[in-house]
Amino acid sequence: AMAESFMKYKDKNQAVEVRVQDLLSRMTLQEKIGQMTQIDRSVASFEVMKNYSIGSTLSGGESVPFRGATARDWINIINEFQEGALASRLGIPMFYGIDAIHGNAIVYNATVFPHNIGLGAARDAELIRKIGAATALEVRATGISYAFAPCIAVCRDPRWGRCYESYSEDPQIVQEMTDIIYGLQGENPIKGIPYVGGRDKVIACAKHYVGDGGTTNGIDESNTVIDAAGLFKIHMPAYLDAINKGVSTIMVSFSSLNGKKMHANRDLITGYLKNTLQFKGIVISDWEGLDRMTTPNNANFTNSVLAGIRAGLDMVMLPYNYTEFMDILTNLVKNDYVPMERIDDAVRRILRVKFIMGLFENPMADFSLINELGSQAHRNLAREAVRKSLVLLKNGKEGDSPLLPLPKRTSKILVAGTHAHNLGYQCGGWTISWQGFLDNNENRGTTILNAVRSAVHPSTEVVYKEEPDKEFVNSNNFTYAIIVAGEPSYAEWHGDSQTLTMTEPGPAIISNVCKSIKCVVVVISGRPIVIEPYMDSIDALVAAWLPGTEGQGVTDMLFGDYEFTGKLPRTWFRTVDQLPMNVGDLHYDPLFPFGYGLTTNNIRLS
Ligand SMILES: O=[N+]([O-])c1ccc(O[C@@H]2O[C@@H](CO)[C@H](O)[C@H](S[C@@H]3O[C@H](CO)[C@@H](O)[C@H](O)[C@H]3O)[C@@H]2O)cc1
Repeated sequence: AMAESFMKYKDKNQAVEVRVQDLLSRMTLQEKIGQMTQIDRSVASFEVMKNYSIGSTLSGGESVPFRGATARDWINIINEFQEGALASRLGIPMFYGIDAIHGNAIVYNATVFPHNIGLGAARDAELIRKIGAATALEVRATGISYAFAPCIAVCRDPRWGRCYESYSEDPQIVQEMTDIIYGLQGENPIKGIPYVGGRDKVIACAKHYVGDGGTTNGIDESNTVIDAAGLFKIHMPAYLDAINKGVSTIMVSFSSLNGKKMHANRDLITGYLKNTLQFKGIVISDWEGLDRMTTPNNANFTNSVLAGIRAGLDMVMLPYNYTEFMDILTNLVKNDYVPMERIDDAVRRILRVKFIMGLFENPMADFSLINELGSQAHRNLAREAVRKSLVLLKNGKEGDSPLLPLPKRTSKILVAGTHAHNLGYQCGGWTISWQGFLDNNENRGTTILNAVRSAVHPSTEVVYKEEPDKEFVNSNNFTYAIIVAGEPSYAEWHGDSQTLTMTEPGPAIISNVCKSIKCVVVVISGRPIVIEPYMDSIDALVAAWLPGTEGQGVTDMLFGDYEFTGKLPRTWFRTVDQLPMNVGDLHYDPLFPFGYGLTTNNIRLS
């Protein structure tokens, strides 16, 4: 008992800062650097965690233990790593991170919510808090306690492959959507101080600091050229909200700001974030963020480590070369290139979050939350989010009566298009795996076709033909057609596009069908895409973004069970050569402006 009480850091009745200081004072340099190290699960093990006192492990976008791993599988694997951490000399528990950016979507059978662009169209802070809370439960259901979310990028050019991870081109909408942090972490009792409220809440991560959404021509990981006024008006505001709401970690961007790599930007990381804004949580690098400081990657790792740590990085998402990192940083400290107080600042922040979240008291995951994964309650919430995310852009040609809401009871209807029956496409990237998945048996969910089948009256015949030609359309007397088209799934630079065209043969399908019968086109995309050439032949047009597993949210709107409320969170361009073009620009000639949205009787929502 004496030994226990003497070790203040183990006493949960001690103040957090007392526990932090007590534990820090006991740590060797190697243990401190171990805490600053985050490794991918593929290189983690009981032994590695024990021997190196590793601070954190993660799943990168590709890193699932095996296809179809269940919540129990995840828990058993992660608990093994935790046992290793607890077996280290000081027994400092680790936390495990994953990209739960639209639900815990890399995990099989998780509820997949609409991607951020759809939530930006919904503009509903209460809804997004609930989504955060549901996501926290589905993350904890798998034994994970850290979500690399929310991305608070302000995407200023839809040619960026990560534009769907951004709530809006308007910084104010992004600021409002930081309320998801209250759902993920719980509401912080003291404004501006990091907080994680217990075992059904997770550490959140505001990312990617700063200006990730402003790169030239939307090229991923490249350079954002902007003056201080523009930076603080567009890309910085949501970080102040996130810090105020208690976000516990901030991830630094791969991109550069006016030619300087953000991972080496001491003025903005230490000077502004830590000293001016008094951020008290963890600044974490992005994946191989140090390696990617140089061209080619890892060209001068020692220098990258020196630049990153001196800039103010507290934890490094290596994720593989941890011994190289630890050796280099140890030598940099021993040779006075990196002062010990920089190391202590980093470790203090890491320990602070671990004590605040109760990790020392509850390091092991249990099976109590496994039924939260993909629960019906969460799927209902996701379906509501889909409904609120849809934006009605056209309903009836000039002089025609509105086409929507569609009648559920009629003789025969056509469902067509590349995206009508493809769960992978409707979930988008960061689902099951990094780039998303392609067909319908990789996860549990409802495609739009299946949603139509369950929405219509039993007497209505639903005919599905992915790519109907004119003869097919004219040889059936369909009352109307639902065409679902858009983009393939993508993530990061794989989604960078200079053309933003609809996946073939979407345009041909629209032409074959809409020139013969009444058609509503539902666009599944991570951003606005080229649509103007088809506008004249389309009767009704709905932007559905990347709705996720609950496709019934789309049919709820098409058949009029609910009224449209969604509004464009970003400008819908006419042609790509107008880009970048954002609300407020001097030259602003969009097909549909920022904020545009109709109700079914063609009343404008804003
Ligand atoms: O095939 N290759 O050789 C290869 C190489 C590099 C890759 O790069 C890697 O691919 C992804 C999947 O492994 C990783 O997740 C990251 S992305 C980064 O990861 C964080 C954690 O997942 C997220 O929170 C951030 O928001 C995101 O910017 C990296 O870009 C992928 C494949």
